[in-house]
Amino acid sequence: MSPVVSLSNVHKSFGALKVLDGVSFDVGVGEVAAIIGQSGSGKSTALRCINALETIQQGTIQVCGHAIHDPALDRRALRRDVGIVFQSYNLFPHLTVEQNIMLAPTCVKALSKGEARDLAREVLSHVGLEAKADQYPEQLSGGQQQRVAIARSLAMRPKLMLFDEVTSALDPQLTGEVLKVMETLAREGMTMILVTHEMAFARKVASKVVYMHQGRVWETGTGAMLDDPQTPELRAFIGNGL
Ligand SMILES: Nc1ncnc2c1ncn2[C@@H]1O[C@H](COP(=O)(O)OP(=O)(O)OP(=O)(O)O)[C@@H](O)[C@H]1O
Repeated sequence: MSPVVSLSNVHKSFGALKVLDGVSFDVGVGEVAAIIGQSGSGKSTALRCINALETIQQGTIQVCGHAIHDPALDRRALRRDVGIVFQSYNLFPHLTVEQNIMLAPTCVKALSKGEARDLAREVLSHVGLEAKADQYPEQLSGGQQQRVAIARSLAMRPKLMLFDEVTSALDPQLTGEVLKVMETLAREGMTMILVTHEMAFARKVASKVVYMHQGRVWETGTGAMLDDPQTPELRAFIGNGL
């Protein structure tokens, strides 16, 4: 079976700054890939390139059958297949939780209000927040808002979910709630790529760990790779307690 995501020799610079220097890796169906590495190593840029939020200068990226490097890429079709959750929740403050979730299914997928409401209730129960449907984002904790953001992505029935440091702004208890939701999704077979500083989560949940250093894939392996680093760079990174 062809991979859901395939990066081959991807290069990306911002002006004179080379951020991705020949990055290649694949993510298969149902796989959970964790991208780890020092600050500035290019993790978020790699994730943004996968979702066509950045253009690349060289190489190829295939995502759910879409050629991301192709200037003729159908971005609307890509957005339907790929969900992305960021560190900031980006919920509309003037809409209830349920209305936030209903927005994309009604606007993009042309679902009726009733269908979208049923869907919103379903995905909210998936993240344990069905009781919060009629509340406004400001009435929720950061962890709850992030779970709503995840539910909002799930409502589009994505084939792939991307998570960019989604717990970085949360305290440890709220981080735990969000990671639990992500672990459940992983167990249910969702294909996921996450940029994370949560090493324990990467070790436990990821089927593939991609360690980036200076814009390159330095080491890849299973979560067990974190217990037995092969390069001094990864050893130092883990040693720093990150
Ligand atoms: N839009 C941009 N314009 C210019 N430089 C950028 C842009 N986005 C990222 N960079 C630079 O690219 C480098 C890699 O950034 P990136 O966010 O991918 O790193 P990261 O590994 O995700 O780091 P962190 O863990 O701190 O989020 C950094 O030096 C950053 O300043």
